[in-house]
Amino acid sequence: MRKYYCMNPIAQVGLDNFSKNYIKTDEITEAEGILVRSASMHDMELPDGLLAVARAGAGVNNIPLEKCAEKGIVVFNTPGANANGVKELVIAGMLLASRDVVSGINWVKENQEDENIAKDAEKAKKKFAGTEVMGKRLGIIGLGAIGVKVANVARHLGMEVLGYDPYVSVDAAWKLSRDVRHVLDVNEIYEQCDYITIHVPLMDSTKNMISAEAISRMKDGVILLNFARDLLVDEEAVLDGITAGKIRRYVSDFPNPVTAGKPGCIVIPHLGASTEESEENCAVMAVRQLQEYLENGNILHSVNFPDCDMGVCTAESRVVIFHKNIANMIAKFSSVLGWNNLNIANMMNKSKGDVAYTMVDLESSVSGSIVNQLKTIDGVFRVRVVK
Ligand SMILES: NC(=O)C1=CN([C@@H]2O[C@H](COP(=O)(O)OP(=O)(O)OC[C@H]3O[C@@H](n4cnc5c(N)ncnc54)[C@H](O)[C@@H]3O)[C@@H](O)[C@H]2O)C=CC1
Ligand SMILES: O=C(O)C(=O)COP(=O)(O)O
Repeated sequence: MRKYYCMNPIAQVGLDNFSKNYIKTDEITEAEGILVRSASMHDMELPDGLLAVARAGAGVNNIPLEKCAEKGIVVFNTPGANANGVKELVIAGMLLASRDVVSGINWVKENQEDENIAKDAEKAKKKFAGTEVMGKRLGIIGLGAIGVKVANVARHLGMEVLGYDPYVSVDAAWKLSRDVRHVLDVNEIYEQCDYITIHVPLMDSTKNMISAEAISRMKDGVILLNFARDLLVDEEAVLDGITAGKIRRYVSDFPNPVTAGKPGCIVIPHLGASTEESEENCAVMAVRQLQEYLENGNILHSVNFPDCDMGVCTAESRVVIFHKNIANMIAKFSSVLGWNNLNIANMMNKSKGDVAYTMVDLESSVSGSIVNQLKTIDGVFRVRVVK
């Protein structure tokens, strides 16, 4: 029986994809697989028997990716599975920032005992008047699963759309409306747009990318939307920008003491992916990827190892090796197997950055001693007998 542990509640529809050989455990040290959403794994000890972590969602800044790679723990995410949920909330955020719906609703609540509320509302409403999005210019930073969807909807709302993404994938480019202007310098977005929305992952290279300097370049009265991660934005500089009238509104999906309850900030409690559909899509994808890896050693949508798929093993055994992406590793593996008289039926090697993954199907079974010989090769992180 294989055991998995859930660090956050995971949609049952997804968990139902596990075959009857799987059981949920409350004891993390027993788990071969972990399912997680936003819970932080940075300070936890990774159990020795842990083989994989599946993030039911997109952002993996809550997971120690390098530490996992060095231990041969595969980390998956579920690209695009919650993108529609986020897109819809970004559009809602854009409208909430344009029309003062939030203050208007609060006014109604505050005046609920007023018998003349209908008449008084007609007088009060001028305080809550807003602007329309049609004809305005929207800048999108990050044209991935979410950015592309936001861009395409914004075009349908009659907005002019500028997109910036130096690493845009071919797949994303295919999906992007041809009316979106692809800019090569992010400053064009800062300097020309009425609305700016950011959809990049949080990494060392993107932390604080919306800096005080970036804000200083923006148009007066800009509306800034952040449904990606709070640390991407210098939020103290945002508050200064709001006070100075530079920023009209800051919409964020990430409450923290800097922005919660502050004038000009519309802060949502991280609801971007909290829809039935997104939660189910992510859970189904995460469980399928995890199960495929645990059973066959095949990797799809990993963020710390290369994708690698040899299908179902029809040979006698399958061994997978996690190792550094350095010269001569395959030669060393085949020498060990050759000395031990093991014939390779099929093999595959893929690399990603500094790490690599080798799958080997063999015509006879592998002993513990052979596994140990493979493990002692310099540069090997982990050896796993899948079959
Ligand atoms: N609020 C919420 O509930 C959710 C938030 N997110 C956040 O949104 C982020 C984006 O999600 P997806 O679109 O699904 O990811 P994605 O991986 O499909 O797209 C990210 C895009 O950012 C681009 N990028 C990376 N560095 C960049 C840079 N320096 N400048 C411009 N573009 C850059 C990449 O090339 C890629 O196209 C996630 O990493 C996560 O942090 C994602 C899902 C839900
Ligand atoms: O997928 C992401 O990156 C998200 O931010 C969604 O987070 P959640 O799964 O709702 O905790």
